[in-house]
Amino acid sequence: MKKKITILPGDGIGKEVTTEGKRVLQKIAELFGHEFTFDYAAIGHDAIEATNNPLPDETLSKLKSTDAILFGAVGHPKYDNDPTLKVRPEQGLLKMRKELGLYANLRPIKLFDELLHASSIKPEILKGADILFFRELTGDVYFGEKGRKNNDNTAYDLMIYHRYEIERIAHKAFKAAQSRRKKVTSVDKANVLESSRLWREVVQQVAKEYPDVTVEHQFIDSAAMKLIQNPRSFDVVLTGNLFGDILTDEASQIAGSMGMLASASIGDTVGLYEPIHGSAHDITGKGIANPLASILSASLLLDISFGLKEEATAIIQAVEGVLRAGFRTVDIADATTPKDKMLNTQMMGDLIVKELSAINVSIA
Ligand SMILES: NC(=O)c1ccc[n+]([C@@H]2O[C@H](COP(=O)([O-])OP(=O)(O)OC[C@H]3O[C@@H](n4cnc5c(N)ncnc54)[C@H](O)[C@@H]3O)[C@@H](O)[C@H]2O)c1
Ligand SMILES: CC(C)[C@H](C(=O)O)[C@@H](O)C(=O)O
Ligand SMILES: [Mg+2]
Repeated sequence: MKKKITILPGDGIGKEVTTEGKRVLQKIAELFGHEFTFDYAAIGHDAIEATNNPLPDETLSKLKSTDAILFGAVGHPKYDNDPTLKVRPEQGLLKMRKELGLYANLRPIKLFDELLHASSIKPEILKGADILFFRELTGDVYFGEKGRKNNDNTAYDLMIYHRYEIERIAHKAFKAAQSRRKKVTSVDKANVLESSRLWREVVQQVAKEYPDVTVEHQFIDSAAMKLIQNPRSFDVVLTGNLFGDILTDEASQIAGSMGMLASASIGDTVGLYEPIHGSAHDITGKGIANPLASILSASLLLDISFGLKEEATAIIQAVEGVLRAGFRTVDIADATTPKDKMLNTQMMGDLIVKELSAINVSIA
């Protein structure tokens, strides 16, 4: 298969982890006989420095003509520490999602058995947890009208949802549930928010078209509690942009670390694949970031955008193999991890690539 993949490393550890994600894609191409070509584009802080625009036109036009996108992360302490700056790296990410119509963000919470002890949650609570989040990605308070008034003494962000926005992501979530454990938990704040009442009303209507799927509705506050209390009670979780952002960072603790969670953003056009984590200023440049979220995002890319199931599975098996052999980056290590199995970012990439070759030989 011949495909073009655009890499957007972005800022901080985004650059470090996408290097490994790309190497894994190159290895897959070599092992399975595909021709993947790669190009790069700027986004975030670096793009602001070069063009004063976090999503330059050149980047956007590249993205509109590529077959899939592997994105790292954006964000820089300069902006986090100065809320008065008007041009900000995260605007590039949000504009990209909107311009490309990427309204559905799939965030699988996959707990590798080998990492049962890496989490701060008790293993007996975690074992068997397997959740697929559908986070709405181009609506909500993120994209509602925002501004300041009263001489800068008041600020507002409008939380807004349109019926069609809820319908289209609800259909995606229910369809996914049909091939899983047939349960959708819709999360909202319908006891307080009008936009959540529309959300619940529309989800109830869509649910009627999927009689084989059980639907339940939870309020965001209680869902945040139940996610940790009993993660196995969730199958597909359907929620809005803001609630989904928060709940999935929380859910990363089910998988052991932020460095383990991949995501796929899909919609009308090209698919974008990215870790759920950010640019992680606290560890940038140290070479210790866990690249598995980017590598697992590459697996989602092959599966969802290119339909390459065997190749996507090979990556997951390689991750399992490396974890089973006891290798860890610092974020997923525990007291029992021996020193010689502690890996930096590049070493983890190396081992996954090596493991892939072994798996491919055994498939052949
Ligand atoms: N998609 C994105 O581009 C995205 C997502 C979240 C945050 N951000 C941006 O990133 C910056 C930092 O935000 P934050 O610190 O709140 O969130 P973060 O996700 O960058 O980091 C949260 C914590 O998780 C750790 N962590 C994250 N990824 C890791 C990995 N791969 N391996 C090991 N540890 C990892 C970090 O060291 C940190 O302690 C901000 O500027 C924020 O706006 C961007
Ligand atoms: C950086 C930020 C705009 C982004 C979001 O809130 O969507 C991030 O937290 C994420 O989860 O991808
Ligand atoms: Mg987030």
